[in-house]
Amino acid sequence: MKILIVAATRAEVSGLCNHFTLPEGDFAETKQFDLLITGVGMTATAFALGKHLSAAYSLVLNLGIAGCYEWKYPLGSLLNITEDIFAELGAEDKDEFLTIDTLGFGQSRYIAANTLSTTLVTALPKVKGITVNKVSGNKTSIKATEKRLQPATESMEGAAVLYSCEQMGIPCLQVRSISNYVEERNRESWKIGLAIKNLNEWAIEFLTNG
Ligand SMILES: O=C(O)c1cccc(C(=O)CC[C@H]2O[C@@H](n3cnc4c(=O)[nH]cnc43)[C@H](O)[C@@H]2O)c1
Repeated sequence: MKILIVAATRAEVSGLCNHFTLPEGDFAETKQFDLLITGVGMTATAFALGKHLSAAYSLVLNLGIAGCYEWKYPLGSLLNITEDIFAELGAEDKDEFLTIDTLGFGQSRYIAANTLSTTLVTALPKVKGITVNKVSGNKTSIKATEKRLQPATESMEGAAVLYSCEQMGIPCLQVRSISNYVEERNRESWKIGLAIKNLNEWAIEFLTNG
């Protein structure tokens, strides 16, 4: 069965697209894997997966860049995000946050379930991520998020991918490369090029040698 690679933007998987000479467009098929470019954010991701995810896939590989809350990981580091949380899904109750779970309307935390055991995968640090609608860039809200959820990473799609895979019962692996630290907005310090380069080298190796 095939792997479905899911990325928000084509730029994030540009090296992989060049290496395997994939055609332009948001959905590309090869013998070994398909590539789905969803667009940025949870809604675009869930909609794209709703259209394309099927039992034909044995694994969903979510690739992308991410912000990092833990300064021990250098920019460009690759992380295996094994747990991901819809961070803003719930209700504010003055200074408290009530999760969707507490409200009784759903689930905010999802696990990337898979049985992959190759060195390429096991060598990556396993971390907890959160998924947000807006990139964090305010000191006060960052502190509150750290206190409430202790995340290592932040993306705009991860939990939506894990949610879709859980709904379909399809194994999932989320690998992200750190492009920036989550701090007061400082776009000049982001290392998107380095993060994308490292991510694509890893992905090409994974798809070539497992
Ligand atoms: O500016 C560029 O050259 C560029 C090239 C490729 C991708 C981008 C993006 O901005 C991708 C958006 C993507 O990045 C994730 N991301 C990265 N850092 C964070 C963060 O601190 N908080 C939340 N999300 C982050 C996110 O998943 C977006 O989909 C730019």
